[in-house]
Amino acid sequence: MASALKFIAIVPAAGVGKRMQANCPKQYLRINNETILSHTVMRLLNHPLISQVIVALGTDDQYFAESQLAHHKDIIRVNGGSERVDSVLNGLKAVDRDKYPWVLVHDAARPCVSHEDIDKLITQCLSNDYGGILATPVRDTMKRGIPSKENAEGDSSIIERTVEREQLWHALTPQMYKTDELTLAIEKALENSLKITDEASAIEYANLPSLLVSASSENIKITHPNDLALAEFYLNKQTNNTN
Ligand SMILES: Nc1ccn([C@@H]2O[C@H](COP(=O)(O)OP(=O)(O)OP(=O)(O)O)[C@@H](O)[C@H]2O)c(=O)n1
Ligand SMILES: C[C@](O)(CO)[C@H](O)COP(=O)(O)O
Repeated sequence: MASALKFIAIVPAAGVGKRMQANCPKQYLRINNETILSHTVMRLLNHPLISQVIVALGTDDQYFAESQLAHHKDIIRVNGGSERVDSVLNGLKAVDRDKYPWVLVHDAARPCVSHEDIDKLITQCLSNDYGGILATPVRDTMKRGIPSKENAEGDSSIIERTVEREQLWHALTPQMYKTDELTLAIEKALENSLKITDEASAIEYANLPSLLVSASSENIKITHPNDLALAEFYLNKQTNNTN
């Protein structure tokens, strides 16, 4: 795809990775001797249309300074916040709006995103002139559960009902929006104490349109311990496919 535009990406990377149960924040776990953060950031910077990456890091992050990323001319470091949305907002405040009218926000914990899917997202957002997200349709029958007293100590529930899965999607990242629109939408959502777990939630709250761009389910978010081996499998598969 040809585009005179260049893009900036914001990578929220200030989480602690509680669900990963590791001895360091999950973005600093290694696959093939590279940190997950490095895989993700370099995957973005190696895309021909992405010229800079803003990483939002924990204020007590003790890993980044020692990494090669710290010396990269196209990586800007900002402080993360208490929630992912706060980290993203701090990143947005560091964007040069004249240079970057659009921004892509991508989880540090998603190193397997493909350039093909990033191309699809950019192409479809530019041609519609509004933002959107990479997403993958759900494949299983979906249930809504209710906690059950009998299973209170366990992690199971009782089925309340089946949820219609037609047009039900897993939201992935990157999520791409006009920089000013996304900034205002997030600020408005936070002013109204809305729980925001992705950029699209704020855009929806602002009654702005969003695309769902169908993407590979390989773009997993490393969240639980068994996700690490799966991410390594996908990264190695992608490397073999490009060699
Ligand atoms: N205050 C926060 C919380 C999360 N993130 C980032 O948002 C992304 C997605 O969040 P998640 O997968 O939930 O990461 P963690 O919050 O680290 O995981 P957990 O909820 O298990 O602690 C991650 O790259 C994480 O580093 C962030 O920048 N700032
Ligand atoms: C942004 C995201 O990855 C889209 O699915 C997801 O909302 C992040 O949620 P988390 O709880 O911060 O992992």
